[in-house]
Amino acid sequence: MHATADTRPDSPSLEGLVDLARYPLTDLSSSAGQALIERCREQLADDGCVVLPRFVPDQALDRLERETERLSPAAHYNQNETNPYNSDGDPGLPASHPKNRFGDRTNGFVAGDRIDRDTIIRQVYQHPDFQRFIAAVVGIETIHEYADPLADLVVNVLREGCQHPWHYDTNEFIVTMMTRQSEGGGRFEYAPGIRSPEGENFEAVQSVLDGDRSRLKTLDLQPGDLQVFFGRYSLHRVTPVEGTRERHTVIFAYAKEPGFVGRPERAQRIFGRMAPVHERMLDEGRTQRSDNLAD
Ligand SMILES: O=C(O)CCC(=O)C(=O)O
Ligand SMILES: [Fe+2]
Repeated sequence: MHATADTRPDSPSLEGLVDLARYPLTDLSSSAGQALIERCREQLADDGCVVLPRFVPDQALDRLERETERLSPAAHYNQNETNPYNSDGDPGLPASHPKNRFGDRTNGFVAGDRIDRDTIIRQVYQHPDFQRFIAAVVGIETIHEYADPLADLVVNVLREGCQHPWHYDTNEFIVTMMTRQSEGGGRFEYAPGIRSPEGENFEAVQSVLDGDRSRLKTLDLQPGDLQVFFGRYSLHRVTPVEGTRERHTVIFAYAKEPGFVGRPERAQRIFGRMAPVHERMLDEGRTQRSDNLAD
């Protein structure tokens, strides 16, 4: 789908869903809008991450939290072991090598096809003003919604004891919104730009996995906070949730090019099923990524 305003005549207003006084998304050419973009771009260049606190205003926070609470029973739980690359281990490498380091991935994912159009999260995801803002912040002229009906918009659900171990994301950048915070744990930790298209930097990754915290940053996210993150290059995790209150985050996935669909085996692993588009890809043998990074 295309991200320009003109192709979506029925775009509902962001009024009330986004704190437009603090984050002037509908008026990005104003000096306040330009200053916001500049500030975000600087932070992203600096460490691959920017957080916009209370992006969703106070009066919409209850509704936001109830949305993912209502959706969370539809989560598919992954009780599998994963290495940072969502790949198999490599018996030709030492046991200490990052490719052979597996952690328990115990979070649940609510797939996009379960998230209805009138939710705050889908309205924000699809909104042209929001997409223009994100595009400006990540430095891409136009961003595109995924053409993947499962991975486009996802609720990440972490129950007590659940964690999301060290990994990279499929796409270059990811936009997330916390809608519910756990009582304890559930901290987002990341190693900014630890790998790049030029190299995996396995040695540094290994030292993070071994407990070296020197290059790590930690976020204290709150409901309504928006995060833009270069998750394809920054190793990251969510620490185990403590307490009975679930931690929910929403993942808004965009691509540089239209028509992006995640790999079929990844859909199967993460959502426990494929969409028809994944089955077609398998039939046609279209499963290669466009770069050479391990996924
Ligand atoms: O829940 C979060 O804060 C981020 C989760 C994450 O890294 C992912 O789903 O890829
Ligand atoms: Fe991630």
